[in-house]
Amino acid sequence: MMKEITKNILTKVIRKRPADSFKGTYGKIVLIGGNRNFGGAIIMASLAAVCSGAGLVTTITDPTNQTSLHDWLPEAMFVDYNDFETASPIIKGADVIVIGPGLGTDNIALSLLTKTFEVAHTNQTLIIDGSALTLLAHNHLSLPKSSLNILTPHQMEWQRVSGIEIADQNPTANQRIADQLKAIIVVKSHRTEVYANGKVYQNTGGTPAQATGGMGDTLAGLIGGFTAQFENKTAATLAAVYTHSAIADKLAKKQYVVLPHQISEALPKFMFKNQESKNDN
Ligand SMILES: NC(=O)C1=CN([C@@H]2O[C@H](COP(=O)(O)OP(=O)(O)OC[C@H]3O[C@@H](n4cnc5c(N)ncnc54)[C@H](OP(=O)(O)O)[C@@H]3O)[C@@H](O)[C@H]2O)[C@@H](O)CC1
Ligand SMILES: Nc1ncnc2c1ncn2[C@@H]1O[C@H](COP(=O)(O)OP(=O)(O)O)[C@@H](O)[C@H]1O
Ligand SMILES: [Mg+2]
Repeated sequence: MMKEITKNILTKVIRKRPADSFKGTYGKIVLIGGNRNFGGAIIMASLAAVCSGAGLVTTITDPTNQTSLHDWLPEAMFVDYNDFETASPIIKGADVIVIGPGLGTDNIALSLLTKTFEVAHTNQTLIIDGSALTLLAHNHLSLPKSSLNILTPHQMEWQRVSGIEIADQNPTANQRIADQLKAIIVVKSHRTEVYANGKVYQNTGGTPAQATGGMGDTLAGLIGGFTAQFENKTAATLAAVYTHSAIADKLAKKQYVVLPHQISEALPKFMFKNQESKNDN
């Protein structure tokens, strides 16, 4: 049975911030990706992570992206993705790792992915998106065993990872592979589906105004921000998927296209309106 992802999920997940808290309360997140050509992808993912309230964000990327990253997002820290010695302790110390947006599929990318899989540990959430999914499939890598893994494929990436042709992708077939992978799988489409703990959830929002490069990179950063802050990781993933499309639907009432960074910019107000105490009291 497919369950619908609706607005109800928001107030269950987006909690009121306790007064006695600091940036560490809201999670340390690292985002790994952005080669020379795809810097925008990791910047968009990082923007979503910061705007969704992650406490401390570090972006590990090609050094050619450093200036534009800080131009968009002075809140993010930067580490050169060629310098694994510096990156390694930061990756190990993170609550959430997002890997793949704009990572590319060259040797640096593969080496970063395998090293990240090696250091990933218990109590970490690992979000695998974009090029990291393509690398995972093409190199027959195994997912790390101890971290909670969340995969965010579009339909072609899911074909690569699962072996199920796009035309044959359906809840029964997808569920079987999701069970084997022991991961939360977000299969993105115009009606995104989430496979988690033996259940299937279908999103009820989303608009073709979202069909723009970077929209999935933004979702990966948003899932990162939500899982960094909120306890129940399945619920946080569902709430992130819903939030991403609900903001787009709202903007699309007055815009022909919705740009990924506009979703991130709308997050603080959207989360304010849809937080716990707003409807629970
Ligand atoms: N500004 C930046 O830096 C940006 C950087 N980006 C980064 O680029 C990297 C590569 O990611 P990618 O998704 O662009 O390429 P890939 O994995 O080859 O998939 C495309 C192939 O699959 C096919 N396809 C079929 N169904 C599909 C579906 N439902 N959804 C999507 N595709 C579908 C599709 O068919 P076609 O469109 O040709 O008909 C095509 O043949 C990755 O790291 C990403 O983060 C982008 O985010 C853009 C902005
Ligand atoms: N027609 C559509 N209706 C609803 N959502 C869409 C539509 N087209 C794309 N999206 C959303 O946009 C995102 C695209 O992700 P992805 O293909 O990974 O983009 P990118 O890698 O360029 O960032 C997904 O979240 C998907 O659900
Ligand atoms: Mg993508």
